[in-house]
Amino acid sequence: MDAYQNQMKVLSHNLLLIILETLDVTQEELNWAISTHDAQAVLQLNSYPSCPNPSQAIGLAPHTDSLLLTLLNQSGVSGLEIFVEGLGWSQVQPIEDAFVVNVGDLLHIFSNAKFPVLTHRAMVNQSKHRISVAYFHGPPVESKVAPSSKFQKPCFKSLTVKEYLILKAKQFSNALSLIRK
Ligand SMILES: O=C(O)CCC(=O)C(=O)O
Ligand SMILES: [Fe+2]
Repeated sequence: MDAYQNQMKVLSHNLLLIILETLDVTQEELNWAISTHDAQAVLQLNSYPSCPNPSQAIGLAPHTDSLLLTLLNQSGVSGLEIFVEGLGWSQVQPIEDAFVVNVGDLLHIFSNAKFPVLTHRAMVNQSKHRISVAYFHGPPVESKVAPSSKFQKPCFKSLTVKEYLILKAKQFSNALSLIRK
């Protein structure tokens, strides 16, 4: 597990470097996003037993991920769904040897909403026990999060990561709109 988590950490760093290059952020901001010191690196193992009537059950309720990036391993069994405006819930079929990469709330804030967050949920499978492994990557909890200084008109207020996570725990999907300017 430790080895897996470390590999995910390295992959997140590399992905963030590529993603943030497109925003042309300052070196200081880049260091904040990819900092290893005190960074949050959380591995969550999700287990969804099979269910004879999947439409009557939910594996994981609709949400957006809170940190910067999530690397999700679906382990080959379908169940992940994303909400697409105008279309409704849409299945994300697992692709062998591929991760699902989710933009989290903190990256959405940092990108001044340029990178959208997607509401997603997990459904249970009728015949197969499903397991997924989610790696959440984020900056230190005591650090500040705000839109990058590259944006002339920041559309979110600045707050600490910890303040945002407390707000999210209380307000769930309303948290982002509550810090809108
Ligand atoms: O199990 C899945 O496919 C989704 C897991 C997820 O969204 C999460 O752990 O935040
Ligand atoms: Fe999630």
